[in-house]
Amino acid sequence: MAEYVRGAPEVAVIRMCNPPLNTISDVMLRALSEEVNRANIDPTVKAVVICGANGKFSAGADIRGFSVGIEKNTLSLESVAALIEKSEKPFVAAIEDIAFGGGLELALGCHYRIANMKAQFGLPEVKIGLLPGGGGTQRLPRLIGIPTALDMITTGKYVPATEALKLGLLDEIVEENPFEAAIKLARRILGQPVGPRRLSLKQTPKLPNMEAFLHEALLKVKKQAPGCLSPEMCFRAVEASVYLPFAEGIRKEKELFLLLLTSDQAKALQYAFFAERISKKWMLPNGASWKTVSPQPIRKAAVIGLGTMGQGIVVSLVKAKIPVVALEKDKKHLEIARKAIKASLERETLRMQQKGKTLDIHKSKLLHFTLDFGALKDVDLVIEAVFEDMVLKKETFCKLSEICKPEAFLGTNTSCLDIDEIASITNRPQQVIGTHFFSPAHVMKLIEIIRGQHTSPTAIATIMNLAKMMDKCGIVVENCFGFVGNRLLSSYTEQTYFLLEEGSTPEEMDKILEEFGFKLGPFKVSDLAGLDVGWKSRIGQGLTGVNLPLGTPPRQRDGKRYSPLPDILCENRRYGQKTGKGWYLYDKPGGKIAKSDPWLHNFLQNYRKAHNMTTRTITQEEILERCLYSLVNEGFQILSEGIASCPEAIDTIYLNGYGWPRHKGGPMFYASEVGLPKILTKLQKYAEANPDIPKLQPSPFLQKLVTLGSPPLKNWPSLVSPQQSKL
Ligand SMILES: CCCCCCC[C@H](O)CC(=O)SCCNC(=O)CCNC(=O)[C@H](O)C(C)(C)COP(=O)([O-])OP(=O)([O-])OC[C@H]1O[C@@H](n2cnc3c(N)ncnc32)[C@H](O)[C@@H]1OP(=O)([O-])[O-]
Repeated sequence: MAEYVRGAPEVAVIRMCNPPLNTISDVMLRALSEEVNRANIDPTVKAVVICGANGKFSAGADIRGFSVGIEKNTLSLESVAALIEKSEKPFVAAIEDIAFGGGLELALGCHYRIANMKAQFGLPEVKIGLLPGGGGTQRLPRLIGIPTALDMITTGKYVPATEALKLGLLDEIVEENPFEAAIKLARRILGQPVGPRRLSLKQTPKLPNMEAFLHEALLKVKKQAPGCLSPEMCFRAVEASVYLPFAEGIRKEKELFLLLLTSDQAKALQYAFFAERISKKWMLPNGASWKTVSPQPIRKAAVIGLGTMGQGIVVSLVKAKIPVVALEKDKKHLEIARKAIKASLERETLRMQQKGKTLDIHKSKLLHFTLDFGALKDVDLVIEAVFEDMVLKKETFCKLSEICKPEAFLGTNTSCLDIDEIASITNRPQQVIGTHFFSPAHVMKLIEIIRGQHTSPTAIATIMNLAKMMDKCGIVVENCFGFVGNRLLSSYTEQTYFLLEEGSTPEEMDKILEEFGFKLGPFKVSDLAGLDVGWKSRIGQGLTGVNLPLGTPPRQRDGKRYSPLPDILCENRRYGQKTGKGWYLYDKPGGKIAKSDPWLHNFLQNYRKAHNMTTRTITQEEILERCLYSLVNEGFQILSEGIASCPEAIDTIYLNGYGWPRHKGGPMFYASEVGLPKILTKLQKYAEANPDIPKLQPSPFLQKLVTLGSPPLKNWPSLVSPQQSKL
C-alpha cells in the first residue's frame, strides 16, 4: 500500500500504491503511519517526499469504506496528517495529476507542496454528502483564506495547478512529473525550521467584515442545493476555523463529519457516485462490451437541424475540439443559428477561461456552416436534430445514406421515435444509433444512447467515447417509445394532469415537488420547455387534433383515462414562457417569472363542471405518491422489459437529465429506501380507485420483487427473466 524508498541519500520517499487512484483505506492509513514513523526515527533521513504511484497522487478516502462505518479504534486520516505535520523533518508532497479529498488533506499536513502543471485540487466530499474529515476544513482556510476555502469546500469544485499556485496552496509547479523537483526542493530546504510551515499553528486570515461575509455566504450555501445537508455542514466546519482554536476546530469537524456519515443523504449521494460509474459499463447479450469493443475515431462530425437542440449539440462538439459541419435547411435559419452558436461559444470560452482552461474558437476554425448536404460526404458522424417527425427523419436519413461515406455513423436526436424504423430507410442500419441529448444540450450531462436491433457494438463504443470526450454521461438503453427517461416522465406528468382535473393546482403541485427536491415543479418545467412540444407529439400519435377519430370521448383514449388539459391550453396558444402564458402567466413572451393566472383557475373550474367532476381536496401525501410511485412503477416495468440494464442506469438518467434531487439517489434508489412493499400497497390502492389508469397498476416485476422479500437493488437485474433481458 505504501512503498518506502530512498530518493536521495538523505531523502526518504513514501509512495502511496493503491491502483488506480491511490484511494486511502484503513490499510493504506496504517501503512502510511508506519512509514512516516520509520522516516522520523531514521537519523540518516533528513527530509521526506510523499507521492503516489500510477501517475496520480490520490483521489482521497476510499468511499466504499464509508458504507461499513468507521470503527472507533481505526486510525483517522487527520491523525496521520497531524503526524506528518508534527514531524521535525520537512515533508514535501509531490502531487501528480490529482489531490482530492483525503489526498489533499494529507498534502495539507505536509510542509511543502509541489505539483505538475495539469494537476487538479479539490475537496469534493460535499458532493458525496460529507465534509472533509481529515483536517481539511481547518487547514485549508488557514492556508488560502476563508472566501476561497469556503467556496472550494461547500461546492466541491476543483482548481487547476496554476490557480492553486496563485492561491498559495502550492509552493511550486513543474511541467511534468513533480517527483524529481520534489527531491530537489527537499534537499534545498534541509535544515530550515518546519514550525512556520505547520498550518495548525497559523490563524485563519481575518477579514475586515468577517461576520457579514459569513452571513452572506451561508445564505448562498443554503440556496445552492435546497434540502441538501452537506453544504451547510461544510460551512459550519469552515466557520469553526475562524472562531475556534485548531484542536477544537478539528473536534467540531469530526462531530459534523460523523453526523453526515450516517445520514440517508450521504448514502444516496454515494450511491449516485457509483451508479454513474456502474451504468457506463455496457454489455450486450452476445458478450460485446465496453471492455472488448474499440471506438472509431470521430475526426469530423456534422449536425443537421440547428434549432435549440442542434445548436447545443454543435457547441458540445466544438468544446470537445471536434470539427463540425452545421447544416440548416434555409439561409434565414442558418443565420439565426450562426449568431446563437457564436454567442454561446463566447460565453463558454469565458467560462472555461475562469476554470483555467482554453477554448480558442476564433483560431480553431472548428465550425463550418452550410446549406449544402454535399459538405457531409467526409464526416465520420452525423447527428440529426431535425423536427420530431418520422417522415422528415426518414427523408433526412435517406439523403444521408446516399451522401455520407459508408463507414460514417448516423445518430438521431429523437426523443421518442423508433430507431429501427429510421434505420430501415438507410443502407447501413448497423451504423444507425439514437443519440438523445437533453436541453440545453451544451449544459445537460446526459445522452441516452439507443441501440436499435441492428446497431453494431462499434457504433455504441464510438458514441460512448464521444460522450466521454464531450464530458457527458452516456447511458446505453434499448429502443422503445420514449426510451427510458421520457417513458418515466410520461407516467409522472400524466398523474399531474389527472390530479389537476381532480382538484389540485399547478402552484400546489409545483410547491410539493419542489419541496421534495426537484429544482422546478412539473408545471414550471412544462412552461419552460414549451407545451407545444408534447402537443405536436400527441397530434403525431393521433391522440388529439385532426387525426383523432370523430366521437372519441374527450377524456378517454383506447378505453384508458386521458387528460386533454394540456391540449386545450395549446389550442389557446398558451405554450408557456415563449408565449407569455401557459400553466402560469408571465409579464411578456419570453418572460421568466411565473405568476398565478386567474384565467387558468377559472378555466379549471369550468372544465371540472363541464365534465361533472367534483373538486376534492387532495393531500400532499397522495400528490407525492401518485406522481413518484407511478414513475418508479414505470422504472420496474422498463427493467423487466430489458430496456435499461440495471436500476443504476435508470437513476443515472434521471439524475443527469430530469433534475431528480441527487441527495435522493434516483427514483429506483428512492423506491428501495421507501420500501418495495409500501410502494406496492400504495399503487394497489390507487389503481383500485382509478381502474382506468393502467400506469397505476403495479408492474409484475415489482410484485415479484416483493414476493421475493425485497432483495437489495443490486440484485434486481439478476431477477429479470432471462428472455426479457436485452442489455
Ligand atoms: C472520523 C472521520 C474520518 C474521516 C476521514 C475522511 C477523509 C476525507 O475527507 C473523505 C474523502 O476523502 S471522501 C473522497 C473524496 N474524493 C472524491 O470524492 C473523489 C471521487 N473520485 C472522482 O471524482 C473521480 O474518480 C476522479 C475525478 C478522481 C477520476 O475520474 P475518472 O478518471 O473518470 O475515473 P473513475 O471512473 O471515476 O474512477 C476509477 C475507479 O476508481 C473508483 N474511485 C474513484 N474515486 C474513488 C474513491 N474516492 N473511493 C473509492 N473508489 C473510487 C471508481 O469508482 C472507479 O472504480 P471502477 O470499479 O473502475 O468503476
